Amino acid sequence: MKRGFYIGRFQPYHNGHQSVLEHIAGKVDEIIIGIGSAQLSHHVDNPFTAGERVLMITRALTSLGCPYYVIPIEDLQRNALWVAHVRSMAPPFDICYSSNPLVVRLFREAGCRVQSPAMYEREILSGTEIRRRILAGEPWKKLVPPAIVQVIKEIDGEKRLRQIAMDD
Ligand SMILES: Nc1ncnc2c1ncn2[C@@H]1O[C@H](COP(=O)(O)OP(=O)(O)OP(=O)(O)O)[C@@H](O)[C@H]1O
Ligand SMILES: NC(=O)c1ccc[n+]([C@@H]2O[C@H](COP(=O)(O)O)[C@@H](O)[C@H]2O)c1
Repeated sequence: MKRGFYIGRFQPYHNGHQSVLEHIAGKVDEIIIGIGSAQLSHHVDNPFTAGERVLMITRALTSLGCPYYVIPIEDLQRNALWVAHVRSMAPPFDICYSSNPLVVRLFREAGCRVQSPAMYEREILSGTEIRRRILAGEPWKKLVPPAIVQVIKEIDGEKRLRQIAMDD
């Protein structure tokens, strides 16, 4: 049984994340999806709660073809302890998938195998770009799976993001 760990903030979950997970699903038996910075929400860079992000991911991944777990993980003030913190929250895993240089470094230093998946259309497929488009009133719905559009509608997420940005 080989398990892979993939972490992101998913603010929001988008088609780049989906492509990475479809790729990972072909490489491992089970996937653990860590929702990073789980304690953060209602900020311009982190508008959605951990629970809302769980909803986005589980609704989007109905046909991944591989069992998966979604685990919210809060940040720690101490990077040197973070991998142990992650391991204490997640089922055991053999490989970590991340393109975040700090995540790659911390897992490698802890002796864990790490692979950095290819980037898909990174100029448009990023949480930063999607949040920017929502705030600018530009089209963003094609950049995320349909389930994410539905969740953001249900939680009135566009309005929340605009109001948070105005209050900032
Ligand atoms: N378009 C993409 N293609 C492949 N991997 C991606 C893409 N966008 C993000 N990732 C990777 O997914 C993981 C989680 O990323 P994250 O949730 O921070 O998304 P992001 O789009 O980079 O968000 P933000 O712009 O808000 O920082 C990271 O390893 C990141 O490099
Ligand atoms: N010390 C820590 O708490 C620590 C260290 C490295 C990464 N992380 C988290 O891991 C996640 C990495 O995701 P991204 O690749 O989306 O940035 C983020 O939520 C980040 O805050 C936390």
